[in-house]
Amino acid sequence: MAGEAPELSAQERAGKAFPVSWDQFHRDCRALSWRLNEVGPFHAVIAITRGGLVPAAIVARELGVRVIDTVCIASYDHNKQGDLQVLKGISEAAMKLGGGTGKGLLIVDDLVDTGKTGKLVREMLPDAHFATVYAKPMGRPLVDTFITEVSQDTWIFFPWDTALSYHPPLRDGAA
Ligand SMILES: O=P(O)(O)OC[C@H]1O[C@H](OP(=O)(O)OP(=O)(O)O)[C@H](O)[C@@H]1O
Ligand SMILES: O=c1[nH]c(=O)c2nc[nH]c2[nH]1
Ligand SMILES: [Mg+2]
Repeated sequence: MAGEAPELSAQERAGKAFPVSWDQFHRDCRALSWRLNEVGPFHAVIAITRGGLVPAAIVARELGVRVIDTVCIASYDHNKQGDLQVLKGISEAAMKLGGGTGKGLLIVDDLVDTGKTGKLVREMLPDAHFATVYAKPMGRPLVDTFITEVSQDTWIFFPWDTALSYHPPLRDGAA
């Protein structure tokens, strides 16, 4: 409707930007693996797709875990959060490895924000260990192990969602 302010995306509402390079992401995943190595061993890694696939591959490699399953959840359409949709649940084989409750399983995601995604997966696997690379305060209580906390008003830009581009200089007219 005319005069109505357009709805802000979660990214616009966040305000601050935290861009992460591939190098930085790899370093943070290695740091996460060091911490998880003290907690394991794990029978399998469960990646929350799609963002959890990249850290799951790195962590599984570091920890020598070769059984990897996915739980496929859609919530943010680009950067607006809608209702959570479970597109694919955890496989029967992985459920069996975790004794039905997730004991000895490692859930991996790139981040927790509001915690809605993490909460849903925790309900599926209450005894699993939940690890993320980054955590915002609202989702943090759900996570067992993470590396870096960023404020709730920060939007994390992952390397697979971004590309190098021109950035204008700070001072007007200096270009
Ligand atoms: O704590 P929450 O507020 O639930 O947000 C965190 C989730 O949001 C992002 O996934 P997204 O739904 O954007 O899907 P994607 O992983 O396929 O990019 C991110 O990868 C987490 O899974
Ligand atoms: O790329 C992303 N960055 C974020 O900060 C975020 N929060 C929820 N979903 C997200 N996706
Ligand atoms: Mg995700």
